[in-house]
Amino acid sequence: MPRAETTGTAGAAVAAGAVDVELAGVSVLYGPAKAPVTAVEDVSLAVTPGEFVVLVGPSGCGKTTLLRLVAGFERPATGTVRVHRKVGVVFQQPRLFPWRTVAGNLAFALARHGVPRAARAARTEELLGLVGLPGMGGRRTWELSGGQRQRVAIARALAAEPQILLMDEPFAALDALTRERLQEEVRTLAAVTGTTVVFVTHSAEEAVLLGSRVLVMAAGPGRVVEEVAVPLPRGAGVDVAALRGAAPFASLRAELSRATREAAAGA
Ligand SMILES: Nc1ncnc2c1ncn2[C@@H]1O[C@H](COP(=O)(O)OP(=O)(O)OP(=O)(O)O)[C@@H](O)[C@H]1O
Repeated sequence: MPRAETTGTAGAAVAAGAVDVELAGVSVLYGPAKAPVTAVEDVSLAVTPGEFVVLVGPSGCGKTTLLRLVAGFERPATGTVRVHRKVGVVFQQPRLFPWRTVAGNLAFALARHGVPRAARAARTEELLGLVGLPGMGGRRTWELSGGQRQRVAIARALAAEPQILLMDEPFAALDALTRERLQEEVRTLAAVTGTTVVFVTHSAEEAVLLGSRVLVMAAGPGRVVEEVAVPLPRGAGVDVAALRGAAPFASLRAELSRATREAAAGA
């Protein structure tokens, strides 16, 4: 029987050996029942608390589908999906309310997640500080750059205090410098807050920089074909910019590029 469930233990203490996300033998079909497309087939994976798992692979291999399964937006045709803690989602496009200010967008998210009105202004400022936009609450969203908008989208996702953050190519539409800055900030933010992240990208560089583990997918049908562990240092004190220029980063990136090329060729 296919199952998708959220056990919903928001804020629960993380038990030793605990798992945040479990997919077991999961397949997803799209299209009409008579002629379905198998988007992903027989995928099993587990994500443990605090892990930063990155999904890479060629277009159409099912990266977004896996993320949508974890978010609860899709149901599997076979297999089970279990998500044990609270999820927040950041998409490629920020999708902010243009008629609200930055603070208004965040206050709306805080209200939806039950934060009392009196606490919202302070929490909004705290969130803006976390994403590098202190004092920007009064701005209109159309006054912001693409990078600033994506920062607000990340703050909005954090408003719900998710323990698991799902990010679908969140930096793809940004210029190179803004993208690098946000990569560094999200990497540090995740490590400092202990947030579990599942992140989709096409970029081997981004995958190695951000991930503690990278899952390489192939298409036709979508499946996980290889896993690359990334044993680079993480945390508040790490100079991420320096890490990019270091030899271990270059060799991991080369290993991942080789794995994604092989996955694409063998699909
Ligand atoms: N709503 C849908 N209806 C029909 N087929 C779909 C739908 N969404 C996705 N698919 C198909 O499922 C497969 C996996 O799509 P998915 O978007 O998950 O891949 P992806 O790896 O995220 O691709 P990309 O890197 O291009 O964003 C593809 O073959 C795609 O055409």
